[in-house]
Amino acid sequence: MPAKKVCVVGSGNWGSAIAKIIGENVKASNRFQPLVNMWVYEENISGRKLTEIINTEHENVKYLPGHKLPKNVIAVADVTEAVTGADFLVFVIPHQFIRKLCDQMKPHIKPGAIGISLIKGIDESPTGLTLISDIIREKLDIDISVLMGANIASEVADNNFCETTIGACNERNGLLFKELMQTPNFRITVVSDSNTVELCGALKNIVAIGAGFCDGLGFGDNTKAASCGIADLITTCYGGRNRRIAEAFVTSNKSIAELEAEMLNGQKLQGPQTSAEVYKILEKKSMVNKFPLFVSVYQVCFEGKDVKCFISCLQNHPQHM
Ligand SMILES: NC(=O)c1ccc[n+]([C@@H]2O[C@H](COP(=O)([O-])OP(=O)(O)OC[C@H]3O[C@@H](n4cnc5c(N)ncnc54)[C@H](O)[C@@H]3O)[C@@H](O)[C@H]2O)c1
Ligand SMILES: O=P(O)(O)OC[C@H](O)CO
Repeated sequence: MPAKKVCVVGSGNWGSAIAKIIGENVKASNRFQPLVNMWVYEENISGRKLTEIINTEHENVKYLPGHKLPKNVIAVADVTEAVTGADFLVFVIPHQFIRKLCDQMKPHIKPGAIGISLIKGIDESPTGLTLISDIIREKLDIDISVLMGANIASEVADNNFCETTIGACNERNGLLFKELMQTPNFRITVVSDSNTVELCGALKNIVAIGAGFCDGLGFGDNTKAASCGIADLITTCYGGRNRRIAEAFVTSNKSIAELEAEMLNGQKLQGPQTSAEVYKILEKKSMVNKFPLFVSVYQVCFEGKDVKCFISCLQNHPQHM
């Protein structure tokens, strides 16, 4: 097999952390080309271009400060240049930007290229819910796997042990991406049920907002755990950005948008927007009453509902009736 060329489409907190892993892994394997393009949404940082900073200092000083990227990770501002010739495409951007970016990339995708989405989110469509992987598949006409797990980017970049799951309709492609991204401390399981993997990764962000509300309101661990489940939920409800901002929302009198801008330095929350997309779908399907957690997170984030009512929404869960 000729050496495969890899492009990481995205360079935020998670994008940079996964580029660090991929850069190291391709150096150690002759199955991949030694240079990895990383598409960067260009920004000006104190008078310098972010791409220039990354390519000279090998650090994404805005989105993953304090971690050196391997020198073979090349920041590229033009997405069409970044993806040209790539055999493996790793999508890792906030989900609200995916449609536009795919449209820009489309004429430049190499025939036979395959992709993997690390994006946690969903989109809402006239027929209901659309997975981000479906958007990429439809727009670019490529096979697409997903990778989701309890993976807070800074901890992965610190090389702390964690696990993650690749959901792959095409097992062979899932295994190729495992080879690209697995390390001794980033352990990957490949499963065939890609849709479930992706949905869990997306929906946990709404639950994390609920967990942050619980913390901000001063409730104890039992209350918070009432909305918590397995690995990624636990991680996101203790260590994630969604939880942190939601707690600050309760204690600060500022809006979620203000807090996102103040506290995240350009990083993007996925929970509030996902709650809005899920809410629209539930409304269309007359299922609003069946999902009080998702609905109350949406109402607090977007309809001005007092967060102090959050627990009373949960007290009326249909399962409790
Ligand atoms: N950060 C984590 O710990 C983590 C872990 C697992 C999964 N994820 C998921 O990974 C995905 C990407 O998140 P992230 O943490 O890498 O990003 P981020 O939230 O840290 O950064 C936001 C990114 O969006 C880019 N951006 C801003 N405006 C843009 C525009 N108009 N068009 C395109 N890009 C624009 C910024 O340059 C930046 O790279 C999300 O779906 C997130 O849920 C994040
Ligand atoms: O920081 P959050 O809340 O976006 O969560 C990050 C990861 O998804 C946790 O697995």
